[in-house]
Amino acid sequence: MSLKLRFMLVAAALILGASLLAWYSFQYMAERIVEQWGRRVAEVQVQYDSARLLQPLQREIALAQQMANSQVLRHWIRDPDGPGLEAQAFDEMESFRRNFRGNNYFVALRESGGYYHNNADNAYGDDPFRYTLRANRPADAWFYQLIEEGRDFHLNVNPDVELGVTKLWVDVLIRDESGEILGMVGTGIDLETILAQIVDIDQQGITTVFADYNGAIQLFRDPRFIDFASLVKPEGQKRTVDLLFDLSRDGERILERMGRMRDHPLENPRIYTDFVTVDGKRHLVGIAFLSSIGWFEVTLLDLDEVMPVSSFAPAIGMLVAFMLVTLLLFYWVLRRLLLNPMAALERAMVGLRQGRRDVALPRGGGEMGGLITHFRDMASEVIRHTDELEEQVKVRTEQLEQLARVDMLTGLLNRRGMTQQLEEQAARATREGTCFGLVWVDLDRFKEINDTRGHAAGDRALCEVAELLRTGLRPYDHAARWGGDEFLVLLMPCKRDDLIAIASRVCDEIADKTRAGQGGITVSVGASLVQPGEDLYEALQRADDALYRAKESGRNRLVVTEAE
Ligand SMILES: Nc1nc2c(ncn2[C@@H]2O[C@H](COP(=O)(O)OP(=O)(O)OP(=O)(O)O)[C@@H](O)[C@H]2O)c(=O)[nH]1
Repeated sequence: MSLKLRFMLVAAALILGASLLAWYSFQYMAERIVEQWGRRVAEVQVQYDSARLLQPLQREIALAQQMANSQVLRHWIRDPDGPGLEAQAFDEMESFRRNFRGNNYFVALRESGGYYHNNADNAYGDDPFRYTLRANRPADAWFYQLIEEGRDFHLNVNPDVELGVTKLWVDVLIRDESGEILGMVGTGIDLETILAQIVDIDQQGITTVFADYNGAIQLFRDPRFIDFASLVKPEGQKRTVDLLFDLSRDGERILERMGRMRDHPLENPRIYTDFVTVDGKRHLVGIAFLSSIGWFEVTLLDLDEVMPVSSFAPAIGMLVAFMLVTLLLFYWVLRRLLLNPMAALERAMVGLRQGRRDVALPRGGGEMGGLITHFRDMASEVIRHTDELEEQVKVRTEQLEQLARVDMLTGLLNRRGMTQQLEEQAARATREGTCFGLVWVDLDRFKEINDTRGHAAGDRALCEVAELLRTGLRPYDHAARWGGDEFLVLLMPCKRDDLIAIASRVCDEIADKTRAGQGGITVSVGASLVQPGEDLYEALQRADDALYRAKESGRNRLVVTEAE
């Protein structure tokens, strides 16, 4: 695998690893940020949601309390048949009705059970008496329960069976100066209006819930969850806020915390936040106990909606893009400074190995530049050595070729060298139309020299003859030891007279100079003149035949033959 490809793979792995790391770090940080900010948002949202209900309600409660403290009403309740008292009381009720937000009121009397009510349409202005409450009637249980509990103020979401309306009722007890409960007054706010204006407002990802002091749901956008007439329901049958959570442990924890907030308001933070699971999604719940109305405000924040982690995606996208650009830049720099010079260096090495001398090398600085410079020096050194080596090989080859053509003992051409000369000169003679001479020289009874004087003496005799041939010939003639005690002389160019003269001289000189009479050497010589274009080997044979005849006719003599 090439370095470039490996680097690409490593870079890709790095990008992937870094991206994953960045993604998980981002997820972790985003969740921490969402959690911290979510808690702040939940606290603010709880205050906001609480204020939305408290603002209109507190006015209604204050009005209802004023109405409960009305002396006119008290007089009438104490003396229902007192002259003019009922009319005054009805006027008083009417004036409060006009001030209440829902333009309605109710007055319920403990002693008579009389229930008085007029609505926004003023349907019962003339006679507000509606019906008589009865302690054994389930629909009236709320009244008797509140009286029994003796709570001066209570909010109650309850359908009024007699009136056929479901309202959020503000109930305030009427007491006389001694504290004895005379009855109850209050007003009702239409549930649908309050849900639409306060609870089910269009806040994406935010759910507002109001629960009473037991945790029973009183206001919620889905009326099926509302625990109507919660007051008179036994414990365990109430629809409490834990119904909203997926996990029972969330519900238990939240209800337990709500109880502590209610019972020990000073020991607990005013707003409690926690994480719960609702509809399979992680939500942040914020809870406040609204001591002025004895209710809890519960706000649920769907974190994926309110603070979606995906909103951080552009940031992570930019981070990843930045990393990619950095890595690409790094790759580009690395390619320019390292990979490209290395590739060029590799090409140069391959070129050098293939014997090219014109290898182009890049320029560069730093370590890479140093490496290239060293390689350039090394390359020229290698080229120089190669040239030297090639020169040496050439010389040695020539020497070897020379040696291959020379007889080791005598230093004359050997048979191979002479064959080459013969062929070259024969061709030349043919070309130039000149004759040349061939002279065979064979030592007479050489075997005897070997046998009687030893092989070394034989060698010396051969060398002696060779030396005489070398010195006795013209510079442009060639002598060779053809094999054993047989020599061949090539006379080039040559005429018949020259042939006879030189061959005779060779024959005589050898006999003279080796003192043939005193154990010296004689030679038999066969010579032949070769005509231009004549077959070389036939000419050689002819000369050899002449030598044979010289041997036959007594040795130590010259026989010359002519071409027929
Ligand atoms: N010392 C020596 N002897 C050699 C060499 N090469 C061949 N001989 C011997 O040379 C002799 C050649 O003998 P021949 O040519 O057969 O015969 P001759 O004794 O020369 O007799 P004629 O040629 O008939 O006169 C042989 O005994 C070879 O062993 C060599 O390099 N050195």
